[in-house]
Amino acid sequence: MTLKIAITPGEPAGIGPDLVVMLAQQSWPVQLVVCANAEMLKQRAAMLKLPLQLLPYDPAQPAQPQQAGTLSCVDFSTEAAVVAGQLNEANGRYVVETLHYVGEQCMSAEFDAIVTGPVHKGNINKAGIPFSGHTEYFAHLSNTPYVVMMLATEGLRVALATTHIPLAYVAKAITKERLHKVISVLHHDLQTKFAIASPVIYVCGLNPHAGEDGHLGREEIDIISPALEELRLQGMNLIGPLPADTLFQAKYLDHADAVLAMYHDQGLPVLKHKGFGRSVNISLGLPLIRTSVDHGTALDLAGTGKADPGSLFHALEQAIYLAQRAKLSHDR
Ligand SMILES: NC(=O)c1ccc[n+]([C@@H]2O[C@H](COP(=O)([O-])OP(=O)(O)OC[C@H]3O[C@@H](n4cnc5c(N)ncnc54)[C@H](O)[C@@H]3O)[C@@H](O)[C@H]2O)c1
Ligand SMILES: N[C@H](C(=O)O)[C@H](O)COP(=O)(O)O
Repeated sequence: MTLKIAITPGEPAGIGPDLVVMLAQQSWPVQLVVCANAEMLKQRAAMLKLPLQLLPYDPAQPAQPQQAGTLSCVDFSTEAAVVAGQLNEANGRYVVETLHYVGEQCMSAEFDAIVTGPVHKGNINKAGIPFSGHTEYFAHLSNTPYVVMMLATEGLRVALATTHIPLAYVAKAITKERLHKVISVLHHDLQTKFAIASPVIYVCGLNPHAGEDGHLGREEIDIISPALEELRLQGMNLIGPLPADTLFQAKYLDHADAVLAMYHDQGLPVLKHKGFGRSVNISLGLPLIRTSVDHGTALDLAGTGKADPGSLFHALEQAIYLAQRAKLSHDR
């Protein structure tokens, strides 16, 4: 059976629409349903001098593999005309409407997975909609209390114990309960989504040198180590807490199926240094499959044809793989 994958290009003034047009230049074994403003996509294709035919999406029709140069499309109205490279907060609501639609449709099994392009979080907030990221948005939409953001590139997976919160709040957010939930989701999804029977998870400390025996912070002694100890009793293979700057040495990573970083910028710079443009952001623990690009809106490149579509291709390929796996295990 042919899968249906929903794609949101994200911020219309950014490179998301360009990348989706580039994606459409080859055929795919799945139906690609882009959920965005159709006129804006056509304009962007014209700017890039690339062919694009948008076929109105009809849920009543059986899914068909996508032919090169075409995309199925659910058309959404923007509030204001889109100018490549120029943010307009009037279009913040439009971006969230596309996310709401694909989230609902994926939960009702109309779509098999969602691939998201980059949004501009600031612009959505300026539109009066509190928004910290897709990960939290889909968690909220699906009533998921603990979602896990994981980015993956060849040879490295990095998951985060906390996502988009100010650094000043991170230490308070690292609780035993959070670590239990996050590590359980990560462990479970490495087994079910990535077929790793007994995942080895390396866990970073929070403080420099993982607290240096309590002299540089006590979270490792009071919270992280006890949480890991309890989870090890459940049979999980957890190494740490280790100082992050030690853990990210290659000799440790060679043995890790995933690294758990305590906060966004502890883990993601390393991942992006290793694989920017070839990495995928994967939401774990949601009742839907969602992958995304590893970069932002790159307003400076919108409409120029210079944006690299590599991460979006990886995100789509990863979503197809995960959706096929889910289908197989469901049909079994
Ligand atoms: N998945 C997402 O929705 C996502 C991810 C990260 C950042 N963002 C958002 O993006 C906005 C801008 O963030 P930023 O400026 O820090 O990062 P950015 O990734 O947009 O840009 C940083 C630099 O990388 C370049 N770049 C980014 N993607 C590229 C690509 N595909 N090909 C070639 N060059 C590329 C840009 O031109 C720029 O020079 C922020 O609002 C942020 O929240 C969204
Ligand atoms: N830090 C994330 C990344 O680099 O991919 C980015 O903010 C996206 O987060 P969401 O997928 O939650 O929007």
